[in-house]
Amino acid sequence: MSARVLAGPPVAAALLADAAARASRLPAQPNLVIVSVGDDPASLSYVRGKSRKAGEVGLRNTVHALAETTTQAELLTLIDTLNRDDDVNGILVQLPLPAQIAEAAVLHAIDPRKDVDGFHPLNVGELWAGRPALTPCTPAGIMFLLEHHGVPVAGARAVIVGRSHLVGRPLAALLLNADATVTVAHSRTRDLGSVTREADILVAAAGTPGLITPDMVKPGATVIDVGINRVLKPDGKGHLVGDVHPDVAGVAGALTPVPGGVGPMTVAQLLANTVRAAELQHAARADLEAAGEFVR
Ligand SMILES: NC(=O)C1=CN([C@@H]2O[C@H](COP(=O)(O)OP(=O)(O)OC[C@H]3O[C@@H](n4cnc5c(N)ncnc54)[C@H](OP(=O)(O)O)[C@@H]3O)[C@@H](O)[C@H]2O)C=CC1
Ligand SMILES: Nc1nc(=O)c2c([nH]1)NC[C@@H]1CN(c3ccc(C(=O)N[C@@H](CCC(=O)O)C(=O)O)cc3)C=[N+]21
Repeated sequence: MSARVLAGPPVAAALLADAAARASRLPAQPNLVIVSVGDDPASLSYVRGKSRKAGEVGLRNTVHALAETTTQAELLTLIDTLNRDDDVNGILVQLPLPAQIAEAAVLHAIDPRKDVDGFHPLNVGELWAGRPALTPCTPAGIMFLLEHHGVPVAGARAVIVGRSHLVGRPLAALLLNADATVTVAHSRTRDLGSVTREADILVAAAGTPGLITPDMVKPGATVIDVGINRVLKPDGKGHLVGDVHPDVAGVAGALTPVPGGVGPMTVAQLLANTVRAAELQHAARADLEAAGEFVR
């Protein structure tokens, strides 16, 4: 028996169609600004992918590709300008940032209402309080994928391998909010296999190719492979592989491929978050105008 393949692109298309329809009901097309710093080819390629997809669904978008030597002060000045611009609905600063820039300072500076990554502490706090507003793209995309494929989450045992602010932690909050029993494992976890074997839903987000082997998976489990690792195969070409060993397909009940699994969901969710941010901003402005009339 081979695991059911949970393909990302068709589900991403459904999410994008909904986002595009909602965008068309707004007074102006939502506007996303993506900021990248430095010339890491992988980062620049993700940024181009996000921008291309935004264009495809009709969202306005701008990419600011800043030099590797950009200072923290320069980046904060740009963010301040974008925060003040009412025509900008979403701001994404691509991670990681070069060493001279403190990530936390930058993530704190983004207006939480424009924080389409959901990384601002206000949005992180709301997420853990069970009142999510703008939620991180990869975790939110994974939840949409599970729901779309009818994978039961409430009551399920979920194990996440990885505790980053980008993936592991926010996904733990979303799964908990959806009534799963959640365990978060990491590099200091003792006997990882004994933990992962408990999982009905196993999420691998470690960045280690082949980390999850068949003996670590409960037969029939749903396995979500978040890992994106570029490896050189014997044919001498670079390939994209996940954190899940290919043989896991013989044990799992369902499995997301890499590429073509979680990655496209991340991009679709970013654009859905941009539309959501624009909706919230327009609603807030309409409320203010209504209050203004009342005052006059
Ligand atoms: N598909 C997509 O859309 C996305 C994919 N990614 C990919 O997902 C992967 C994870 O990304 P990210 O969360 O940013 O990575 P980080 O490097 O920030 O975090 C990795 C986490 O995995 C843990 N870990 C690493 N190795 C092991 C191991 N051998 N056993 C157990 N735990 C381990 C680390 O533990 P510790 O905390 O103890 O160091 C850490 O918590 C990467 O491959 C990345 O490219 C990321 C974002 C989006
Ligand atoms: N502020 C910020 N927000 C992020 O969401 C963010 C980030 N920084 N830094 C880097 C990670 C990584 N990430 C991916 C997005 C899309 C694919 C994706 O589309 N992957 C395709 C393959 C793409 C390819 O072929 O290279 C797939 O899996 O099918 C992968 C990874 C978002 N991240």
